Amino acid sequence: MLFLLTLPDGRRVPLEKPVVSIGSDPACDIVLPDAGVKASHALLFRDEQGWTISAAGKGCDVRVRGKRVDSAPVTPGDVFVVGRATLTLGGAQEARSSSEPAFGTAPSSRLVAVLTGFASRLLAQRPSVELLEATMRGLAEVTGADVGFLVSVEGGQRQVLCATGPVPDAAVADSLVDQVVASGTPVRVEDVAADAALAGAPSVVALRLVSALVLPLRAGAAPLHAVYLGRRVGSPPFSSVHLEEAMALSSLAALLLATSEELTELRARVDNLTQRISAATFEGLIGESHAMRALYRQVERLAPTSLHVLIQGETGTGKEEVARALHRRSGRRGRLVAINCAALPESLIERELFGHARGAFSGAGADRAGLVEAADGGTLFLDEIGDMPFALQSRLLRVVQEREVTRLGESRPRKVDMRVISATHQPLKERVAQGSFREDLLYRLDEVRVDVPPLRERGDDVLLIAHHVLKQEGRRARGFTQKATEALRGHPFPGNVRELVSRVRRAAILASGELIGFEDLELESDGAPLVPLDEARDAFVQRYVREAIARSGGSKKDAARALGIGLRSVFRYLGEED
Ligand SMILES: Nc1ncnc2c1ncn2[C@@H]1O[C@H](COP(=O)(O)OP(=O)(O)OP(=O)(O)O)[C@@H](O)[C@H]1O
Repeated sequence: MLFLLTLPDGRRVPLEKPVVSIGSDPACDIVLPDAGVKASHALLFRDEQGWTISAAGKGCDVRVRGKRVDSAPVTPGDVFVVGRATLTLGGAQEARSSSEPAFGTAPSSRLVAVLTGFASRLLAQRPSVELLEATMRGLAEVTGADVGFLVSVEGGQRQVLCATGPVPDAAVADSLVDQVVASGTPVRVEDVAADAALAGAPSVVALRLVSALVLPLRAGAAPLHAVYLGRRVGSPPFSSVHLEEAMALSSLAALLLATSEELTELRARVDNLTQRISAATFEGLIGESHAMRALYRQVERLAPTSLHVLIQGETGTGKEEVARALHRRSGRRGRLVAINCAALPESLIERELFGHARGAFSGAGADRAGLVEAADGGTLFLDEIGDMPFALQSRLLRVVQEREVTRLGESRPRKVDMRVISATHQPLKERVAQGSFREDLLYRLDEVRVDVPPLRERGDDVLLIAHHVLKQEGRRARGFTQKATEALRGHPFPGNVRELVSRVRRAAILASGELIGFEDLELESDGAPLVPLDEARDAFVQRYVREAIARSGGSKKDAARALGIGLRSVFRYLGEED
């Protein structure tokens, strides 16, 4: 895009530089011989907010829309007056007309090198202090400044954020800084000795300067910062090219600052999540949703009783963790002994559970106690109880009912004091109806039931668990981008917490920056198991609402408007309280 400036004589001059000097002096970019135009009268400059026309000093008459201004924004089509010369800022052009001469200098190789360094720092997402220091060093290097510092200006408070060397306090409270902060316009003082007022400025005196450049720097909504660059006695003065290069670089620096502020925000979010995680952890289970809080209360209530517990829940929801929590809170002095009934063949389950006498089968070289005996005084955890072979179910029933076990090859029963916790993802009632699970055993094991909710019904617990896993991994990545966060919230996670844990672990290993992106998570939908229609409808509505929020840039209000529902309904569908 190219902008044009129409001069009083009708010539249209392309504006190719970020800072254009206007005056009657032949050294200016736009030379106006009109009466009333001073040697160096005005500066027309561009930053990320657009173009601004600014008077170069006292007594330099600049008018925009008839009003005298020190500095004012101008947009294409605006007419403004410098001295008595009327100028018009032209609309953007796609290409420069070949008949119109171009002016401006090609960026120096020094500038390119510093810009490249900036870009790589941006990509590497370095901590903000390091970024700011690199910014100042880059600006000083490009402009050949002997002194450089960045001042933050917030509510009248000034603070040097970073500097290339020591900066006396006087310099920070300087009138030059005041002027730039007040006007948002850059100032170049070519020769301070030529201006009596400036020659006595605290910064000039304290830093022994002969020439100075002071530029505004605004990072998004953040307060204005001022970049101060100075050359000491013995160095040549700053030229207008230095001002242009510094302006170009400071626009990038502003971007850098905005990014580093985003990172600071991210770190604050991570700290907040870390605190939430520790408050939302119960016996190794993480979650602060209603569903999980209800589960914690149930575990607390049931743990000290001797009732046998059947834990039900989809695969990967944390059933084993719940069993361990029940045991730890039971006060039982014995161990928790676990066996996965789906992982072993029938004959092995039998030997493992009940133990055997020497010679009970070929290879049984010695007497051996089984897991039931090992659980004496503690808890026997039967994982995937739905896969317990039918032939062993009656034997298990006797153990649970009589509280005694007989080793294979023996006839003498041994007393055991154990509590049985079983877990399954299968609907055992259906297995009973099919005749593959004993009803009497089910009643014994199911003295009390604990249902572990699927992850998709736990709201933002998904984020707490994801951050916890990330922290545990201890790699570079410390958080998730907004898009990744919304994707985590919206993904159905058919594999529940186990799936979430493995996806985040993999992403943490593969991610190169401080943030895990949407792509790193590879959340394409996989073949979810079929669920009852009502459940599927609820899950869809919740997912759709989350998607709407993501597509509304995270705003629940905008999402509600787009969906044609009230804000309260949005909270209800998300399972959150408003
Ligand atoms: N609420 C939770 N917070 C943090 N980690 C959890 C939570 N729930 C489960 N996990 C982790 O998820 C993984 C799977 O949990 P677990 O083995 O207890 O699930 P499960 O329901 O027993 O699975 P399966 O049905 O396959 O036996 C484990 O690494 C566990 O530590």
